[in-house]
Formats: sequence, structure tokens, C-alpha cells
Amino acid sequence: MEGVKLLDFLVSPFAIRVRIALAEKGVEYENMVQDLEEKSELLVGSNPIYEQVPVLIHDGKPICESLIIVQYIDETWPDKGPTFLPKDPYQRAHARFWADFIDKKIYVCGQKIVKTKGEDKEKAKEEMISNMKLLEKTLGNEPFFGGEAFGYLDISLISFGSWFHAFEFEGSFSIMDACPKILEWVNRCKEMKSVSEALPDPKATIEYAGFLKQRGSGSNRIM
Ligand SMILES: N[C@@H](CCC(=O)N[C@@H](CS)C(=O)NCC(=O)O)C(=O)O
Repeated sequence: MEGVKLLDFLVSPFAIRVRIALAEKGVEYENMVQDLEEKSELLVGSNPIYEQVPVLIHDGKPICESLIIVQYIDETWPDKGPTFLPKDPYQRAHARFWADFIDKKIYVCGQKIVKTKGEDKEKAKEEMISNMKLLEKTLGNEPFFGGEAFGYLDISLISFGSWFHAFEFEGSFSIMDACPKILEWVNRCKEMKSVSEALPDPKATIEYAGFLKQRGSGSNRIM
């Protein structure tokens, strides 16, 4: 029962967050890539409510939901590697607010860009740009969302690093042209080993987006 296991899926932006967090802390773990079509008993048993990856299993105990897992990793290994969440309660609330925004707005818009057509797709593209501009404003002139240091909000957003390519491909538009500071930030994050090793090849996300598109808008299995 001892040790750390990750129920993982290569292109999942949520699982990518956990891979980055574990790498930043230098925590050794067993990577257990899951089949999301034929879910394993381990996955269903570990996350019976949502039956989704990622799940971190620490000494036999499952922890679900990527943002909760990243916070768990931060609290469980405080003396290993950097601290992800700011110490100041206000800054911490701010980081959590924007991470929640990423899940509610960036992820959902991305789903629509991949899965819808016509007017709905065009609206999602516009919304994606305005949401990304809000994030760019939040970044300001700092190198990272965490200020000088790469932190919780950086992990929350860079997990979509390879997916931005898929959104741009599917929408035939450029998010990065509209948000040059975000592009610089993406490149800065990719210089980090923890990030570059966790992000899949953009080709894999483009290919997976094609698969999701074929499944149509009824499917809720994304990324
Ligand atoms: N809110 C969850 C989202 C997790 C999620 O959507 N996982 C997807 C893969 S990216 C999944 O397991 N899909 C399988 C399914 O829904 O059946 C988190 O942050 O961990």
C-alpha cells in the first residue's frame, strides 16, 4: 500500500498538472496510464463519483480532482521542492480563483472549439481570446503567475500548453497572436524540465481533438 501512484492519461490537461507538481517536488511515483474507454476497477474504485483521471493514490488512499491533488502534493511534501501556493491568504485566494476560472472558462471554451461548428464555434473562439486576455492581464509583467516563482496558477494553466495548439488548429485561429505575453510565458514554462517532460507532443493533442470531434458534442469525454 505504501508509495505514490498516479492514474494517468497522456493528453489529459488535468493529469498533466499532477505530473508537473510531482516532478517539481521530486516525488517518485508509479505511473499507471488508464484506458478511458474500458475503465479499470482501480480507476472506478478510486474515483467512484466521477470515474475520471487523474487520481493520486498515496499509501493506498485516493485523492481526486487535479486542483485538489496539486494542493495535496504541496501540503504533503512541504520541504521538497518549491511551494506552489502563495503564503499570503489573499494571494492564495486569488490563485485559487483564477485556477477555477481556467477550469470553468478555458477548458469549457476549448471543448466547444473542438466539438461544435458554425456560430457556436465562432462564439467559443471569441470567448477563448477574451478569457486568455483576462489571464494575460492577471499575469501582468511578472515572469510567472506566481510572481518570480512558478506556482499553483502556472501549473493550472500550462497544463493546456499542448492543447492551445489543438484549439488553434481546430479553430483555424491564433490565441497566441492575440496574447503575446502569454506566448512568452508558455515558452518560459516550457524551459522547465518538469513542464517540458509532462507536456505531450502537440501532434498528440491535435490527433486526440480530431477523435473527440468525431465523437460529437454529446460526448463528455474530453482530453
Ligand atoms: N475536474 C477534473 C476533470 C478530470 C477529467 O475531465 N478527466 C478526463 C480526462 S481529461 C476523464 O477522465 N474523462 C473520462 C470520463 O469522463 O469518462 C479534474 O480536475 O481532475
